[in-house]
Amino acid sequence: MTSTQQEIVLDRGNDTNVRVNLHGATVVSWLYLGTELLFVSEKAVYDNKKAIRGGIPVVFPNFGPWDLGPQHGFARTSTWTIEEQPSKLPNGDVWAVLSLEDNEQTRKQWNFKFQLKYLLTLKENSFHMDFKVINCDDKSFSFTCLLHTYFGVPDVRKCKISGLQELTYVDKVASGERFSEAKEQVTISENVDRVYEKTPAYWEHLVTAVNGGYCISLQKHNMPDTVVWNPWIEKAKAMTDFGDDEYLKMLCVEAGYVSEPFTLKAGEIYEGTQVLIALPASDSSL
Ligand SMILES: O=P(O)(O)OC[C@H]1O[C@H](O)[C@H](O)[C@@H](O)[C@@H]1O
Repeated sequence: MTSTQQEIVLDRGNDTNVRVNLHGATVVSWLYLGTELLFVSEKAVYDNKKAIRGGIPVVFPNFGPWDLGPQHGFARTSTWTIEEQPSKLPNGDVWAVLSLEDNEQTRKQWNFKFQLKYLLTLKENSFHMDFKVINCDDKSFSFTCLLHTYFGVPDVRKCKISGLQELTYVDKVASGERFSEAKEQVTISENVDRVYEKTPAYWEHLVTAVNGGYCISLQKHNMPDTVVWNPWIEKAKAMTDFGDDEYLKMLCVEAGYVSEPFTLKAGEIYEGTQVLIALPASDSSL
């Protein structure tokens, strides 16, 4: 690695690759057979200070506003280390590992010794994220975490999200009121900012009408909450790193551990996974 290396690329060939910016370990592209499946704003800022607006930023150790530091924590604005450069398995899958550990900056905000390990594996039609938190301290700590996935969509009004029915959600647009989801398929036609709580340990959401007509199966383990977010018109205009009309082109469905903090004892490891699978357009009616 040279000191200027800014990203890693997991390349399977066949116009299928994943690019990850070391700033925040932000996955900034998943190109599948030539179709970009993630959204990154045209106004995203790459100054190695601000979080990158789009892709899959890593939220840790705090989801949302934080008394001790910036909103969504420091992981998305820290420079991660390449633990294992991308390498290809005999079956063609490509994997890499990024890591982040406590340093002077992180300890000023959150005074714990920790290590994050982020194993990324690009398979033929799926992308696997395995997120580990290791408590290297001699005391317990608590955190929340989330993989803040922005899907790229041609028109968010046409997308449907399944796997939410009957879950309780905190509606951040309605001052944090709680509701039970009645719909089998959730659609977006206004500002939506909801934390759906406590899905089963292994769970799947289908997100239809993603770029290229693909339906994405989002499968997760040990990330029991799912955030659904679209800023819609007014909030889009208020964001300096987001185009006024880009709210139509993105949909965030975010797997994480956020409705309650996860407490990790000294020496223990938390592991959560998210797998995104690109299903052919013909499955989009699922
Ligand atoms: O603007 P950011 O700090 O990147 O946050 C973007 C969004 O992230 C999550 O989806 C939260 O639920 C939203 O409340 C927040 O607006």
